[in-house]
Amino acid sequence: MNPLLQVDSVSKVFESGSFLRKKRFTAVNDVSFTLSKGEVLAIVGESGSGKSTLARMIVNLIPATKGRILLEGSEVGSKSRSRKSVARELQMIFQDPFETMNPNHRVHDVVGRPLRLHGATGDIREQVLALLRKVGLTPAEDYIDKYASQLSGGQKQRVMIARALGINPRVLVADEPTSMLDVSIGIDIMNLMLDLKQDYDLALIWITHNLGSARYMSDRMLIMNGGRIVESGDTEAIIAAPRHAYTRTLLEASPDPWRRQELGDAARSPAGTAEFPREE
Ligand SMILES: Nc1ncnc2c1ncn2[C@@H]1O[C@H](COP(=O)(O)OP(=O)(O)OP(=O)(O)O)[C@@H](O)[C@H]1O
Repeated sequence: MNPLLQVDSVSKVFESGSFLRKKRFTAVNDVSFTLSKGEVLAIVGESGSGKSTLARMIVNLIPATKGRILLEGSEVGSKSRSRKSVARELQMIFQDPFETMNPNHRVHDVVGRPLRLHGATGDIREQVLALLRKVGLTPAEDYIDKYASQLSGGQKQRVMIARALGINPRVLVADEPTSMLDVSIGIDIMNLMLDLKQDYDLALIWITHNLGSARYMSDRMLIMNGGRIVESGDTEAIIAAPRHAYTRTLLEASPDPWRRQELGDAARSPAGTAEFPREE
């Protein structure tokens, strides 16, 4: 049986400079992995390691220079697949909700537009309200007519998650969606995504520079450095016995053993409402 997603020897080379003095930079170098239905895979690496470039290729925002990305055996980005059909199955949540949401758009437009685009019929407003409830923006009636500029960072990120969920994707690629948020708000978003993954039977790619959040979220991890995967495997096994020197450096850079303590403290603070379903 085909895996849900198969990334097969994918590379991305960026070119810059003039015709005569062309510079080439390999941002992603021969990366391969698979993702199964219902799995959470973390891609972990420092800034510049190529995580976002890989994510953008997976959701077909940019083409790969080499290699193939297959969704249930069918190539993403091939001429026979339209961008729209890829978007229906592979959705991405970005790092900066302030950048990705136009401040002058209302919530019902942000969430409702892709629904219409993908052929939803019936009462779109009701469908948007249901999605807002799903992502914890309640009472949904208080949020649906707000402008993006009237929302906090965490609320914006929830709207972006509602927008992605509306078209029932199979795979959600989350590119550091909590890094711009306060720790406690970030934990709320992490717990929300784990709940939604369950409810919607999603596979999730969780991109982060933080091993603590990777451990909290994922079953399996890929560690990226300089565009390459330097280590991969079961999350707990890697944390217990990292094989690569770079992974050990990342672990040593964690503020405490796996940052969980810090996350836990934030969740217990008055500002935090997060719960830790996996902590017990
Ligand atoms: N359009 C582009 N043209 C040229 N180089 C690029 C382009 N996009 C990314 N790069 C380079 O590719 C490398 C990987 O960038 P990428 O954004 O994928 O890293 P990242 O691991 O996601 O980092 P961060 O966590 O800071 O977002 C970087 O050195 C970056 O400067």
